[in-house]
Amino acid sequence: MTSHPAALPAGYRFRQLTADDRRALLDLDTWAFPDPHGVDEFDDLALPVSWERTVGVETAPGGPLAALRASYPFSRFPVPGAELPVAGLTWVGVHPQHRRRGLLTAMIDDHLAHCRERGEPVSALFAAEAAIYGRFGYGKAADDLRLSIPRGAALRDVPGADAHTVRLEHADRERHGELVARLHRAPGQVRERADAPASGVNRPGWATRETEELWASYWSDPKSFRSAGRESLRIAVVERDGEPRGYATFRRTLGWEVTGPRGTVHTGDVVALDAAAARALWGVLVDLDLMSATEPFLVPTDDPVTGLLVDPRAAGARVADNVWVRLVDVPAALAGRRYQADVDVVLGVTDARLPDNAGTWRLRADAFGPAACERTDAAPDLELDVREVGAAYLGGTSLAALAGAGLVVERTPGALAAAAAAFGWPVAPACGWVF
Ligand SMILES: CC(=O)SCCNC(=O)CCNC(=O)[C@H](O)C(C)(C)COP(=O)(O)OP(=O)(O)OC[C@H]1O[C@@H](n2cnc3c(N)ncnc32)[C@H](O)[C@@H]1OP(=O)(O)O
Repeated sequence: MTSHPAALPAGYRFRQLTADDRRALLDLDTWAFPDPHGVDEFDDLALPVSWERTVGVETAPGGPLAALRASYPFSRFPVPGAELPVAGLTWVGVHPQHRRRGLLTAMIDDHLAHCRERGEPVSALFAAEAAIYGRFGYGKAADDLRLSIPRGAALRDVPGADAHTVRLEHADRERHGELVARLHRAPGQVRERADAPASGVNRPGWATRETEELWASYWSDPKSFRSAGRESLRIAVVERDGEPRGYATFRRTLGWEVTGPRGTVHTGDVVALDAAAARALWGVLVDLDLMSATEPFLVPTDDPVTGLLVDPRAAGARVADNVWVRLVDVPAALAGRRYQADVDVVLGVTDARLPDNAGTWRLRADAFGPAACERTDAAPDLELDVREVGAAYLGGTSLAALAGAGLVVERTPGALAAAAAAFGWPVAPACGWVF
């Protein structure tokens, strides 16, 4: 491996993993994340990792793993008004025997160095525990909602919804693979302006699966995914004039009580290209027989369903952290997105892990136009850590709100409001699947 600032404790070394390490990877993973299934029971699980981006830590050559990390290549990760190469950090785990000795710290430094080498200016992740990644410069860049929608919940009308039909089928890669890949990504939907919000598509943070490994895993539907009585993977496809306009994957569970059946619909991705298709799809998802509730895995905070529900309070929304973002190359990342208002601001940035991100950066952009970011000797208008720049990066966390918590300091009066307006985005960021 190339040498990086990552300093593993004495006695440990990195090991580039290959497909031959499948068992070692699953063993380490089930130490880090307890699972009722033994390693042998994952035989039918298609591993989503890209092996060339999967690195272990060992104490003896070829021995069991002490730790593990991987990243997914998102070459076209949506950021406000643009797409960038982003490394999706994932499969992070340290064997409990080896925890709190600095293995994660060394793996993060090694990961960030590899991002630099590959020209990925941003890294993103979902955090197993929200307290882990802030110290490494990752900021909470998006939230999502966890809902429990009562069976038969009233939905507001949308003109044209009645012109749609919804097919309910077993989810099958051969039959639905192309449709799901196309709709989830919706080519051409990442626009300079977020002027066509829909369910999922055209949204900062909405990563799409770009590797065969990720798709194979998505469709593999192994027995280990059917925990707690869940059925095999199903799909609802919403169509207009025979053309697919959206889909939702789902699994039902069914319980019987004295009062009657209590089933739950658990949805996975819910994607619709327009409001009428979303209305038709949700209309079916919230009214399936023997069910008492529909529980989307997660939805963006401004998902169409939040506007469609006549009684949104009854869905008992809980907020959870969604994507976390780390700027690996501050000028490339800041110049690589668009801004929703004219901006000319000097940011004084601190970054303890990647010192060449630190210093003063002048960011200039016209509303929804290209941006430029360069080093400057000018005094900063705003001072903040790279973690806060990451939090604000996808447009879902206000710089003004961060200032309210003392995390952004305004040195030039008026600069905070102007920058906060520019960094926002019309559509809330979120990714519809956990990577
Ligand atoms: C993107 C993803 O894949 S998310 C998945 C993350 N994995 C898991 O949650 C699986 C279970 N947990 C683990 O495997 C490990 O405990 C890890 C990966 C979270 C931490 O690994 P470790 O090697 O113990 O971390 P390391 O020793 O480098 O700790 C660095 C610092 O982070 C802190 N830290 C580590 N884990 C946590 C945590 N869960 N919560 C809060 N702080 C933490 C440590 O206390 C330490 O702080 P210090 O520098 O002030 O002493």
